[in-house]
Amino acid sequence: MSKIIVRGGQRLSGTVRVHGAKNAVLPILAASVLASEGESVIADVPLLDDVLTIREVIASLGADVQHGEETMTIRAQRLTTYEPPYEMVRKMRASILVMGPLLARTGRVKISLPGGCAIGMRAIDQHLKGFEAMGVNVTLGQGYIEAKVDGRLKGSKIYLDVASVGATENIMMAASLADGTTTIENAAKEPEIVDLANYLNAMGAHVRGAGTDIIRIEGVEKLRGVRHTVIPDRVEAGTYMIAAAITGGDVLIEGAIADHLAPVISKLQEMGVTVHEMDNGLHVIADKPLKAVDVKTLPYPGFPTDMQSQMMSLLLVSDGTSVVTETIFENRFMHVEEFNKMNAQIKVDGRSAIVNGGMPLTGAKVTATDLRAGAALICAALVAEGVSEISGTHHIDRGYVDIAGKMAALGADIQRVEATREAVIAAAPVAVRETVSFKREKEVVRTVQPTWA
Ligand SMILES: CC(=O)N[C@H]1[C@@H](OP(=O)(O)OP(=O)(O)OC[C@H]2O[C@@H](n3ccc(=O)[nH]c3=O)[C@H](O)[C@@H]2O)O[C@H](CO)[C@@H](O)[C@@H]1O
Ligand SMILES: C=C(OP(=O)(O)O)C(=O)O
Repeated sequence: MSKIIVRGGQRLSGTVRVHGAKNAVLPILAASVLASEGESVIADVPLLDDVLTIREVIASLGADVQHGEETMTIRAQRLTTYEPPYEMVRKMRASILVMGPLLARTGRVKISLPGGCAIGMRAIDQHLKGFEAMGVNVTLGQGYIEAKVDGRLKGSKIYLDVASVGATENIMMAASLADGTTTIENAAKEPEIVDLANYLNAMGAHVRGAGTDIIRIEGVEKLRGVRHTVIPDRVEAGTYMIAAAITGGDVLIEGAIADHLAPVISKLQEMGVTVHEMDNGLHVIADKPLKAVDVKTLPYPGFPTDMQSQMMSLLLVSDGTSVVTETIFENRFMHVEEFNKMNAQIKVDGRSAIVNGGMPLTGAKVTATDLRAGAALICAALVAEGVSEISGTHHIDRGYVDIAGKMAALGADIQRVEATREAVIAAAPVAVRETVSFKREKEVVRTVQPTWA
């Protein structure tokens, strides 16, 4: 188990490059198995744990997958199974995104239920409802979903009761090879859905309306592999915007797309942060005291739930009281308890959290309870007095490429400590640990075990 150790108080400045979007690359890699001809070369693939998991999942289906530095090449002419292994599927909820492509290619799928996760129940009824409307027989039992269609999937009209991102993607992928036209009403509109539609269309699909709440997909006989570059990660970009703002910093977030981040930019501007749209990204300057604002998460183009905890970290250092309302996931306030360990004053009342801003934050030992909560704790630690230790880094590794390295390059006093290194810190005499400065402490540790450097 590793930890991220931060000593607060450094102002961030400089340039940070945004990687390809986790939430775009996962469905795109799942969609790559729709191609019965040619090869797909996917560029700007971030090296994340979730990406490694989806790579294993599609390879387990029989696809040939070659992973370059930031590219992935997939040939899926022959699929050898319709049953991705349980051990891989259970690692990541997004594994469910192979359902649509498998049904379209093989007419069958057997996959373990992804289950609820820490941030909420995360039902998949809308995915299944969509497949059933396309002629699929779905049975559930012993923790598995078995789905089968006789012949080709049939185009259908599907109204989603909730504008689910995953259900929209799964149905869009399945419908691309269906017989006839599928209409998804109340479709999700996230930029990652548009990116998936662009990839599918380049493969030969006919997807129209992605990015609006009605998507029409005219099924085609077959799809072929193509080259596609993944969009930049708006949540990673937003996280660095918060990190810049919380430290009173001046940071260029290279690759960030303003349109994808409109609600985040608006809220930061309301708070008193300057955000300039540049040709190559977003320039964030925080040189004024921050004002409290209320925030409510909503489906795109509303404020993203994946930025809620990071935004809350910024509200902790603003003047006044803010109300943060989470409407997407029913259990996405677990970071509140961790923030409160850092001297924050937040009370949860149902789906809202009341944040009493302006309390001086103090370093503490805290745990990342999910991916974005981990990033938010790092943001808070950047301004906390003293040292914070953030554990639960496996969550953070699902969605951030080298967050400690990127923050350090901007001037943060942050390092990742692997278990063995930690054990040495813990074993060091308390007097030594208390008297050396944080930077010196790193040197002491490195002297003890130089191979960690
Ligand atoms: C890999 C990926 O892209 N993950 C993103 C995706 O997750 P994901 O696709 O899982 O999120 P959904 O949009 O499906 O879920 C939104 C809400 O709808 C509910 N729901 C969903 C499907 C369903 O069949 N029935 C149902 O009731 C969920 O429980 C949740 O409360 O969108 C979320 C919402 O923007 C983001 O937080 C995730 O980062
Ligand atoms: C909730 C998230 O991802 P996932 O849907 O993969 O769990 C996220 O990216 O914040």
